[in-house]
Amino acid sequence: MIPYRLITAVALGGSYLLSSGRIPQWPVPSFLAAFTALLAIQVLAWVVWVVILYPKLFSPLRGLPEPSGNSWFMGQFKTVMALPTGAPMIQWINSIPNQGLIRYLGPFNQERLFITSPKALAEVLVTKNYDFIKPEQLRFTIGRILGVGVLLAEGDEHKVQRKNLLPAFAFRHIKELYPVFWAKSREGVQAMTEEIIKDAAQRNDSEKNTAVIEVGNWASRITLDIIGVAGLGRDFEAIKGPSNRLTQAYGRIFQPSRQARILQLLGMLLSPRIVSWLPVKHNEDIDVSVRMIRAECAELIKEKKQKLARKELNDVDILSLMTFLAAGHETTASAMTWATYLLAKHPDVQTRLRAEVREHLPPLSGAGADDASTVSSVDIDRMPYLNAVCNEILRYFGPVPLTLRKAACDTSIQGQFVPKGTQIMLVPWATNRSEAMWGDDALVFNPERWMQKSDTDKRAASGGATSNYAFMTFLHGPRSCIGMSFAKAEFACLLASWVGRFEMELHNKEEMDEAKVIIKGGVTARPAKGMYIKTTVLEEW
Ligand code: HEM
Repeated sequence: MIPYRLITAVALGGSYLLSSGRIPQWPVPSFLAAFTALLAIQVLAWVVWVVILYPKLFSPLRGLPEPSGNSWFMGQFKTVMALPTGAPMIQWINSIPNQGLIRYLGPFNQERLFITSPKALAEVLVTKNYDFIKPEQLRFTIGRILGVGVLLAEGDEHKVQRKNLLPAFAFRHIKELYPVFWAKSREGVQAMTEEIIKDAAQRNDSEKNTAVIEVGNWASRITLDIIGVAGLGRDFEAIKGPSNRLTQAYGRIFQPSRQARILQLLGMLLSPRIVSWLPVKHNEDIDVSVRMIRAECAELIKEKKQKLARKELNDVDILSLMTFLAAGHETTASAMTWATYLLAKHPDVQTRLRAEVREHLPPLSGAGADDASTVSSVDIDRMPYLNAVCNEILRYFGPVPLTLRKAACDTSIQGQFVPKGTQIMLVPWATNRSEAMWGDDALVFNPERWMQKSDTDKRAASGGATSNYAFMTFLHGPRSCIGMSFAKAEFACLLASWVGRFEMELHNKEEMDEAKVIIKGGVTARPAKGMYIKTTVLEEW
C-alpha cells in the first residue's frame, strides 16, 4: 500500500522550504507547485522501487523458482485472474521444480510466496505459526462481515478464544449432534422432493419424478439450518423458504461480482478501508447484509442471556456467532455443491455409494420408514465407501481453495530468509492435487485411494499420500479449522441422504468437461452460475 502519510508529510515540509526561499540558490516556486511536484516525484520513485527495483533486483526471494511469462508490470496477474482462485497454483506445483517454496509476482509485481512441501507447510502452520498472521486486507474484508472473532484474532487474543471454544468441538460433543444432522438432512431431502414432484407435475411430461434444480441454494439453506440448530440453538427455517432473510444476506455476500474484484484490486493500492467507503452497489450490499446478520445474532444473544438466567455475555459472543454462522455453513454448502457435480460426473461412484447407503441407513420415507429413526456416528463410521467418497470430494474440490498469511516479522522457512511483510500463499487446491505428494493420479477424482486394501493397510487413512500435510482442506495446526469434525459429520449425513434418495445427472452436459465449469473466486469456491442438476426422485427410500 502506498505510504501516503509519509509522502504527504515530506511533500508538505519540502514545499514549505522551497516556497519560503530558504534554499538560496533555488528559484522560489509557489507552495502549490512545489507540493504537487514533490508529491509526484515521490510517488514515481515509490512506484519504480516497489514495482521494478525491489522485486527484480533487491528482494532476498528473487532467486527462488518461479513461473515463467511474467508481465513486466503485473507479474502473473493476468493468469491468476483468468483462472479460478487456486487453479494456477495446481499447474505450478506440478510443473516447477522446487524445494517447498515458489515465488510469483502478483499485481504491480507484489511478491507472493507459495508454500508447497510438507516441511515448509509444517513450519508456517505449526512450528512458526504465530510468525505468520492474516494480512490486513483479509482482516478488514472478512472482519467487516464477521467482526474479529476467532477466525481473525491474532496472538494471545486468538489463543484465548480458541481455548474457550475447543471443548464445544470435541468429538464427544459432535457425536451427540448426528441426530440433528440427520433430521435436517431428512427435512431438506423431503422439501427438495416436494419441489421436484411439483415442478414435474407443472411440466406435465413423462418424467414425473424429475426436475432440474440448482443444488447450491438448497445446500446453503440446509447447512444454515443445521448450524442454527446444532450450534446456536435456533432453527432459521431456511429449508422452508428460499426468501429467508439470512439466506439472502449470505447470498449477497458470497456471490462476489466483478465490481467486488475491482474494489479488491483498488484496496491493494489505496486502503481497503477507504475503498469500503465508496458509494457503490457492492459496498451497499455488504453493509445491508452485515446489519441484518448482526441484528439476528444480537437477537440470539438476547435470547441466550434470558435463558442463562442473566449470566453476562458480551460483544465477543456476537462475533463468535457471526463467525460460526458464516464459516460453518457456506463451506459445507460448497462441499455439497461439488459433491453433486462429481457424483453426476461419475455415475459408477454414485451407484455404488447409493447401494451402501441403502444397505446401512434407515429409509427417509416410504415402506419401512420410521419418523423417529436416526443415525449415529457408529452408523456412518461403518460405511467405508461413504467416508472414502467424502474425503475424496473434500480433497478434490476443497471448499476453501486458497488462504493468505503475512510474515509478521523477519523470519525464515526451510532456511530461506523471509522478510517481514511477505505475503504467504497457502493453497489447499494445489497441495491437495500435488503429484509429488499424491502420486501420478493426483489430478484424478478417485475415492478408491481412501479404501483400505487389507487389514494391515495403513496408507488408506491418508488417501495414500506421503504426508498428512498433503490434505490441506482444513489446514493444520493451531489455526486449522476448529469445525472439522462437525463439518465432516454433517457432510457425510447430507451426502448419504441426497444420494440415497436422488439420482443426479448434469443438466448441462458440456460440464462433463471440468474446464467448462466456470468457478467464481472468493473465500469459498462455487460454480459462478450455480450448479444445475437433473434430479430424479428414486422410489423406496
Ligand atoms: C467442509 C467444511 C469446512 C471447510 C472446508 C473449512 C475450512 C476451513 C479453513 C481452511 C480454515 C482456516 C482459514 C484460515 O486460517 O485462513 C477454517 C477455519 C475455521 N473454521 Fe472451518 N471449514 C469448514 C467448516 C466449518 C464449520 C462447520 C465450522 C463451525 C461450526 C467452522 C469453523 C471455523 C472456525 C471458527 C475457523 C477459525 C479457526 C481459527 O482460526 O482458530 N468451519 N476452516
